[in-house]
Amino acid sequence: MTTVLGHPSNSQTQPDVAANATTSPNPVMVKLQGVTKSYPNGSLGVFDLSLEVKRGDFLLITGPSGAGKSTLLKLLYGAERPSSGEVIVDDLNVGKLRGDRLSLLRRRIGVVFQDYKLIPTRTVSENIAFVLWAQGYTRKEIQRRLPPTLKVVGLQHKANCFPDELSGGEQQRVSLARAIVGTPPVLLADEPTGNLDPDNSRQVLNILKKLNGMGATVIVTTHDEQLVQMSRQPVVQLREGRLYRGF
Ligand SMILES: Nc1ncnc2c1ncn2[C@@H]1O[C@H](COP(=O)(O)OP(=O)(O)OP(=O)(O)O)[C@@H](O)[C@H]1O
Repeated sequence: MTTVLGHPSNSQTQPDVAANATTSPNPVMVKLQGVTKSYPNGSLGVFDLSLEVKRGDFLLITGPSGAGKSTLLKLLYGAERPSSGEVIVDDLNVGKLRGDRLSLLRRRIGVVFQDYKLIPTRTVSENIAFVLWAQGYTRKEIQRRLPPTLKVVGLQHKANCFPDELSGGEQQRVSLARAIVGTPPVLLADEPTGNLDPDNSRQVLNILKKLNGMGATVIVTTHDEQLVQMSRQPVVQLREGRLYRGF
């Protein structure tokens, strides 16, 4: 099955965040063609999955536990390789990339995890800056990028706090900031509201939508029915590794 999603009008452009969003004339940002992933222990992650996501789209992927949502995202950022089929992101065949070429692709993909994965001994600013530092950005460029990124996630006033001084929602917003500070054209979020109450979930959703409005292609997995209802974005469902359009 191939699911081709429509292209919402994202005419607003804002500086900095998602500034890399339009570098290729190809309107398709993510394409999976007949992708199966089976793990060495025989578990099936996804099966014969085909999907296209256009540049600037916002897609929700829902489905029960074990349906293959995380596997799908891992295939997109190259943390897993397909057993068969092709995974194309931003015109690159992810399953075939190795070493530096895979690292370069990963710079073009921001990833947000349910459990935040922040460095506990670093401040908010340092957690965000670390990504840029690891990618070889100059100190000046890091300092240029931090304030607008903190602003997008509403955490200017928490820049010098440590993760354990923040609420769960704030920690998730730091992890969002870290994912977007390098202005990736693709943003993947794996259950970003899984540990959050409805208010914080709404805030995270609004930030994701804002980034999408700035041009980023956003793919979010979620169990959260309320989030799906609130988002008013296209939804596909995974069940037992297979993809279904909507519910
Ligand atoms: N590293 C792995 N080794 C073996 N099997 C795995 C591995 N990762 C995932 N699986 C299996 O692949 C299937 C899909 O798992 P996946 O984590 O993608 O589902 P999910 O929809 O993200 O679930 P959840 O919502 O609980 O996080 C499951 O049967 C799972 O047990």
